[in-house]
Amino acid sequence: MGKSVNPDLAKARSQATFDPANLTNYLYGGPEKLRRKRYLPAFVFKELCTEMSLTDLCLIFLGLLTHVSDYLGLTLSIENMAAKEYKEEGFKSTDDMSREEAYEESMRRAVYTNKRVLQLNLQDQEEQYYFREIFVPGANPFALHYVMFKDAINTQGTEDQIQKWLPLAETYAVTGTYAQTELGHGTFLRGLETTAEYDVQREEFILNTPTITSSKFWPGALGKTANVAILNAKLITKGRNCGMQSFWVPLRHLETHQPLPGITVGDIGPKFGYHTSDNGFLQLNRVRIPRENMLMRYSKVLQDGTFVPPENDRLVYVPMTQFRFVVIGRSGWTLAKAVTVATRYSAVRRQSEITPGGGEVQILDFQTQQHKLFTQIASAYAMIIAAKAAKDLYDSAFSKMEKGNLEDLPMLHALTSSMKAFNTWEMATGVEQCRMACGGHGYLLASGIPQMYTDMVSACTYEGENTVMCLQAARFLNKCQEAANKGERLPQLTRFLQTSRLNISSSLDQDVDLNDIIAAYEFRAATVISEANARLNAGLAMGKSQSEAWNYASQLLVKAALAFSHWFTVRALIENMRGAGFDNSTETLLLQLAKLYALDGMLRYSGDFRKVG
Ligand SMILES: CC/C=C\C/C=C\C/C=C\C/C=C/C(=O)SCCNC(=O)CCNC(=O)[C@H](O)C(C)(C)COP(=O)(O)OP(=O)(O)OC[C@H]1O[C@@H](n2cnc3c(N)ncnc32)[C@H](O)[C@@H]1OP(=O)(O)O
Ligand SMILES: Cc1cc2nc3c(=O)[nH]c(=O)nc-3n(C[C@H](O)[C@H](O)[C@H](O)COP(=O)(O)OP(=O)(O)OC[C@H]3O[C@@H](n4cnc5c(N)ncnc54)[C@H](O)[C@@H]3O)c2cc1C
Repeated sequence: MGKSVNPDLAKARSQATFDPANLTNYLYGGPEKLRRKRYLPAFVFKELCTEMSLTDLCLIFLGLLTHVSDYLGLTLSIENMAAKEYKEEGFKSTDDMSREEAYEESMRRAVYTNKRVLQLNLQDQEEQYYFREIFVPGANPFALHYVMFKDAINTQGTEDQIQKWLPLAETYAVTGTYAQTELGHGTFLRGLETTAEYDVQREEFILNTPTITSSKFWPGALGKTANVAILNAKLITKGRNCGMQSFWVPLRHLETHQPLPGITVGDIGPKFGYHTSDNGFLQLNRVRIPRENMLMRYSKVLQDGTFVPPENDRLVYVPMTQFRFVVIGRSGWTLAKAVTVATRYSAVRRQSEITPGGGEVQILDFQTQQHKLFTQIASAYAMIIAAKAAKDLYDSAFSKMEKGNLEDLPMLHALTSSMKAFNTWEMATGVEQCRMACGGHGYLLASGIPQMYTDMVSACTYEGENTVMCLQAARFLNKCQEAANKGERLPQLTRFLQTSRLNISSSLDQDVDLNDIIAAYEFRAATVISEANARLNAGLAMGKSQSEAWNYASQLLVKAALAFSHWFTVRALIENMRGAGFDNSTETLLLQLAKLYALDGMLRYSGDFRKVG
């Protein structure tokens, strides 16, 4: 029996001027991917939530075979076992639980999904993510394992190390974390104090956190879950500091899960959000690991202690760059979830009258409510689509890097840094706007929005604090501006610094031309970047050192990075909406949404746009 839908919601949906399926297919990468995304949780929920005879299971299994047989290697006996095991315990909301209970419940669900992903032989990363998200909606205790731990092995390990360690991670023979941040340092990596001193006699590294501030602090899963870390430490060999390197460090006994000798590890305590992630601390008291435990894809330590440096010492940062891309995309989807909740609520919530005596209206009828929500719908689309555009750039650059061509690394770092800051800040303000648009009920945990905020707003801090990331991007943009000042050739992504002109044909009383919108954002970015460069040079002209002048110009440099990201987002949104092959009614609507996003941005940053005319 179909669920009964609220009549106001049904009416609102019936007024759509486009077919939602067109958009859903576009957002999820096509009908087949969408079908898989929907089929998996539905299948598992059906298996879990109803008493099923073996006949039922066979019918479903056969049903699956016609749809998704290309990847489901189901074996009914295992399915039955998983179903029974989980059904008896069932789902419990963590909202009313203590942190300990919530962690245990999330761990129970995560272990269940890990098992199911293996049983279903789900290879596709996206499908794994969709599947997990259904069962572990909050912070997943294995999050670091799924993302940074495995990415670090894949990108920093030699082929032999990947062969040896990745299967352990894929089968959960080990559970990992990525331990870099220390109590005293998160941003300034050159300030990390943990040491890895090479003992040439025994061909081992001696790992040590010599001070309280060198304690690893914050890594997810360190508190309870992980038994191995990819740990970043200052390599010292032959008496020389060779900078930050990555090491495979066993933390806990694989059977007893007790900390190994020399290891002090635990949970850092309650946080603003992310309650079911056990972020932890770690102290190492001269812990020995074999030389082979240093991840040696790019840099090496030979048996005699000789350090072989990497071709580029920034390659050790690749796992962070990779994860910033994950954050860029997830920010858009988080806002999409929050604005979906708020918009549906606004269709069914009747409050106050527009016409006295006319009866209470759906709050979606208030123009102020539409402004709150439609701008966030547009922002969610913009962020999701810009993340796809950035990922395309990343994939092409990364494939070059894998062949040893590192020319795009600076552009990639700048793009991921600025877009991670832009998207997470936009997501944070957008989710909060959605919560407030739901009045008191938005403040209930049951609305789902508070946890979306408290969990995801940490993305403004982790993986590179946003201001710092903007300044990183500004290094690249400023270099490009200096090159533009000298008439030199620029990277493709920043050639607009030399070509952007303000020749807007639209006038305010006509429907604005989309090309004019892109040109306006491009010109605004070029102007702000040029202004930041001018302020930096003014600082130098005042006799300041390069670093003092950089600090003197840093507020404008942050603005330059954000203006660059805003331009990249508007351009990606408009170009992808025009080129996506939608039917006329859908394309018309999406271009209207793109205009709303761009014009709202001009209003919010009207100072910049007025200043550049
Ligand atoms: C959405 C979430 C989904 C699921 C949840 C999943 C997981 C759970 C949640 C959280 C996990 C969080 C994990 C973490 O937070 S891991 C730790 C992250 N830490 C950081 O990001 C540290 C940030 N700091 C830095 O990256 C560096 O210290 C910084 C870049 C700020 C400074 O570097 P440095 O000290 O070397 O000085 P600079 O002179 O500024 O840079 C030198 C040079 O190197 C270039 N550079 C720097 N970084 C990179 C990079 N990543 N890639 C490429 N190039 C890089 C930089 O541009 C300079 O070059 P140049 O300008 O040519 O001189
Ligand atoms: C939920 C969560 C999960 C995390 N998970 C992990 C993990 O799994 N593994 C891991 O290794 N780490 C993890 N971290 C740590 C995270 O990476 C750091 O918190 C982050 O890198 C910021 O560093 P910090 O905390 O030292 O902040 P700081 O750098 O001390 O920032 C404080 C202020 O100083 C300013 N500042 C710092 N440097 C500069 C500069 N050069 N110019 C201008 N302003 C500056 C910043 O803008 C900010 O306003 C996590 C953090 C959180 C919150």
